[in-house]
Amino acid sequence: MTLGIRVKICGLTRPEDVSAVADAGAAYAGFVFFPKSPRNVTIEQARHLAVEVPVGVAKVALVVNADDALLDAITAAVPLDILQLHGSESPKRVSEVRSRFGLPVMKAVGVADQEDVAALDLYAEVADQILVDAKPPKNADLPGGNGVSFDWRLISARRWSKPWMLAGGLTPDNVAEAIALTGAKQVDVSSGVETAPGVKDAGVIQEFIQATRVPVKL
Ligand SMILES: O=C(O)c1ccccc1N[C@@H]1O[C@H](COP(=O)(O)O)[C@@H](O)[C@H]1O
Repeated sequence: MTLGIRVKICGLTRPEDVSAVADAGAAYAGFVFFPKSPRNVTIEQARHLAVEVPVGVAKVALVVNADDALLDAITAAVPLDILQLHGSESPKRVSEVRSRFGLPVMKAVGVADQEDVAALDLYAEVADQILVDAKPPKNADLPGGNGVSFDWRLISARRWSKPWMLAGGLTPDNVAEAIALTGAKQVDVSSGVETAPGVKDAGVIQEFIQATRVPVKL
């Protein structure tokens, strides 16, 4: 018997990425709406990709400090299940987005030290899920998707009142250890399943999901 870890593969840009994610058994497929990212998709591209995502795989739109106009445009055109807020959105903004767009909101919080862990409690009160990611390196262009991890021991004894997901520098080689140390039941990966920034690899996606299938001793 194995633990049923739910996996999100983020930053899909091509139809073959959607097929790879579905074939490998991921629970979430993520699309990035952030022009600075090598994984950025236009609303039109995302719409074409999202309609190919099979029922049972949740479609996630990742945005960074998006205003209502951008969220209006995305949600009007793309069939979505979750909005992922990956910027410096305040708890108040998270609540506003939830009520205005009627979709569950996952708020990403960057962690580097104990103080950041405290911020997770605030967001757990207002978001539907929290995404515990590594804080981006200084001078990074992106607030996420940098392939860096944080010290997982910082959250090893922590639990929140809402579902949560672990992210940041996960790969097929380290994801089992990350799950064992943190107790995560959901994990999110982007650069760790790529051959180059923005280019997903179907084989590595398979390996990643296989590596999350941690055997349970009965
Ligand atoms: O992937 C991106 O390009 C990205 C851009 C802006 C904000 C977040 C982004 N990615 C998210 O970052 C984490 C960790 O990614 P990685 O596995 O370390 O590459 C994950 O949630 C991505 O969805």
